[in-house]
Amino acid sequence: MAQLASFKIPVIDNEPMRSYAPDTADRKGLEAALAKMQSELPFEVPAVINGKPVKSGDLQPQPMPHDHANNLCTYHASTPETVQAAIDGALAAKSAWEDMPWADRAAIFLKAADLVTGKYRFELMAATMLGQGKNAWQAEIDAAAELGDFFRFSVKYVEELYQQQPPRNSPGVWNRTEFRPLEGFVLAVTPFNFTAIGGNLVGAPAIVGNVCVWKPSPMGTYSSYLVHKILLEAGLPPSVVQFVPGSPPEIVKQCIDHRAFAGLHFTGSTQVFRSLWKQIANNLDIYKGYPRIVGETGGKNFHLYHPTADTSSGVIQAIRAAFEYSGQKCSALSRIYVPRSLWEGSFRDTLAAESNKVTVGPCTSFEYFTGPVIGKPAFDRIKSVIAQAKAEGGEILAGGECDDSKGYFIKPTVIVTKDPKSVTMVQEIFGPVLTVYVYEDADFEATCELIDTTTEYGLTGSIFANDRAALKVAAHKLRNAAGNFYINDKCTGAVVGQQPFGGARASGTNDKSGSMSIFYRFTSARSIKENFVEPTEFHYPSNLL
Ligand SMILES: NC(=O)c1ccc[n+]([C@@H]2O[C@H](COP(=O)([O-])OP(=O)(O)OC[C@H]3O[C@@H](n4cnc5c(N)ncnc54)[C@H](O)[C@@H]3O)[C@@H](O)[C@H]2O)c1
Ligand SMILES: N[C@@H](CCC=O)C(=O)O
Repeated sequence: MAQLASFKIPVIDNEPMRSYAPDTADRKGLEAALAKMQSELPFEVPAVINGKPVKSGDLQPQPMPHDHANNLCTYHASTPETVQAAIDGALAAKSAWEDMPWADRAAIFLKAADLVTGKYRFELMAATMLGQGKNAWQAEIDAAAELGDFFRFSVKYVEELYQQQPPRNSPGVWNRTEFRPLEGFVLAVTPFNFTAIGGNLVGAPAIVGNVCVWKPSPMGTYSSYLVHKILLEAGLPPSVVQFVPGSPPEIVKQCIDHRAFAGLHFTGSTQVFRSLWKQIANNLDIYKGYPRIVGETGGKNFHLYHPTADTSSGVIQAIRAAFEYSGQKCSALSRIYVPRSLWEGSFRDTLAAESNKVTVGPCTSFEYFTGPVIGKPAFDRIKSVIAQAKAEGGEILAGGECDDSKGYFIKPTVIVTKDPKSVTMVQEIFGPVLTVYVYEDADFEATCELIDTTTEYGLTGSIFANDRAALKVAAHKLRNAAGNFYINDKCTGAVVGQQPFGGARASGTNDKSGSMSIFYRFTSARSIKENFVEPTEFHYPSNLL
C-alpha cells in the first residue's frame, strides 16, 4: 500500500504509566488477570516454528520465584531439528519480509504496541509478575510501558533513519541510500529480567526487515511466548521471528555455527556475551559476511554524594535504585560513596531506618515494595556474597537475612565497608545488596577517580550535589564510567526515547536501545547513484589539446 504515497507516521509518545492504586479499574483488571492466570497454570509452551506449535515432549519447568514449588509454565525444549527448521523457515521468509513496504512493517509494530498496552496489558503484566517476580509497578514499567514504547519508538526511529539521504546531487544525478537488512538471520538471546527487552531484541532487527531466531531466557519463557503471540496477532508474517525455547548453549551454538548467521542481539551477563563473541570470532571463515554483534551486559552502578547533597532525597533515591525489583535491573545501584560529613550527619541513620522499612514478599500481594530474586542459583550466589562481605569485615547496616523456604526472598541488605575494593564494591551481584564506602570530604576528586577505576563496568551512575562546580568535576572525571549518567537522580529508570540506554567497557557495545543508533547495527547501507544524462564522448576536457 505504501507505493502510491509517502505516508506520515502518527505522533509517537511514551505510554502513560498507570498507578494501580486501590479501587482503581486498573488494579481490579490486573488482580483479575492474576487470579485467572493462577487458576490456569501451569501453561504448556511449545516452540513456534513458522507460526505453528512444535512440541518435542522434553518438558522443562519455569518455576515461579515467589513460590518455587509451582511452575508458571513448562516448555518444550527445542531439538536440533526444531532449531534447523527455525533457521530454514526464517531464511525462506526473508525475501518477502524485506520487500514488505515500510508502511506495512510500521503498521504491524504500531498494532503490536496497542495490543501490548491495551488488550494484553494485564495478561502480560501478570505473566511478568508470576514468572519473573515483579510487583505491579515494576511490571507496569516493563511489560506495559517499556515494551509499548520500544515498538512505537522503533517506528519513529526507523522512519527517521530511512529519511537520512545524501545531502547533495550533482546535476543530472539522483543519489539515494537504501538501508538493507542483514544478509542472513539475526539471533536474539534475551535476559530474564525485562519482558520488554525480549520484545525489543527481536523487534529492533525485525522492523528493519531482518528475520530472527529468538532464544528466550528459560526464566522468562512464558512472558516471551506471549510477546511472540502478540507480534503474530499484530500481523507479523509467521516465519519472520521463530521462537525456540530450550537449552541455551546448544541452541545458541547451533545458530552461531550456521553459515547464514548474520547478527547477534544479546542482553545478559558479561561472561556469557564474551563467550559468544569468542565463538563467533572462531567461525569467521564460515560466514558469508561479518556478523554484527550487539550486546548489552552487566553493571556495577554507583551513586556519588557530594558534601552539598541533600541527605533525605539522596537516601530515597538510593533505596529505590538499589532495592526495587530486588536489584535485578542491569542499572541497579550497588555501591555508594558518601562523604564523612553527610554520613555522620544523618545519612547513616536515615539509610538504615529507611532500608529496614522496605517490605519483601510475593508479587501477588500488592503491598510489598519488592519481591523474590529469580531462582536458586541467584539466591545461593547472593547469600554467599553477603557472607563473604561479612567475612571480609563488612558491617551489615540493614538486612542480610535470606529465606528460600517458599520463594527466593532476600532482605534488602546494606553493607558498610572500609575497603573500596572489597568484593561487593567490585563484582556485579544482581540482587538487593548495597555497599557503602565513606570518603573524607576533602577527597571528592580522588573519589571520582576511585569510582572510575574500581570495576570493569561502565553502565549507569549518578552524582548528587548542590554545587555546580562539583557537578562539572564529576561529569568530567566520570565521563567513561557510565553510559547512562544521572545528575541528582537515581541511576535506574531509563525511558525509551528519553534516555537511550547502554554502557561501554565490560557493560556492552553501547548501541543504545531506545534510540536510532541501534537500527544502524541491523542494517547495511547501499549507496545508489542514478544518472539521468547520457555521455556523448569519453574524453575529458583535460584530454583535449
Ligand atoms: N545492559 C543492559 O541493557 C542489560 C539489561 C538487562 C540485563 N542485563 C544483564 O543481564 C544479566 C542478567 O540476566 P540473565 O541472568 O538472563 O543473564 P544470562 O547471561 O545468564 O542469560 C542471558 C541469555 O543468555 C543465555 N545463556 C546463558 N548461558 C548461555 C550459554 N552458555 N550459551 C549461550 N547462551 C546462554 C540465557 O539463556 C539467556 O537467554 C545481568 O548481568 C544484567 O546486568 C543487562
Ligand atoms: N531500562 C532499565 C534498564 C534495563 C536493565 O535491566 C533501567 O534503566 O532501569
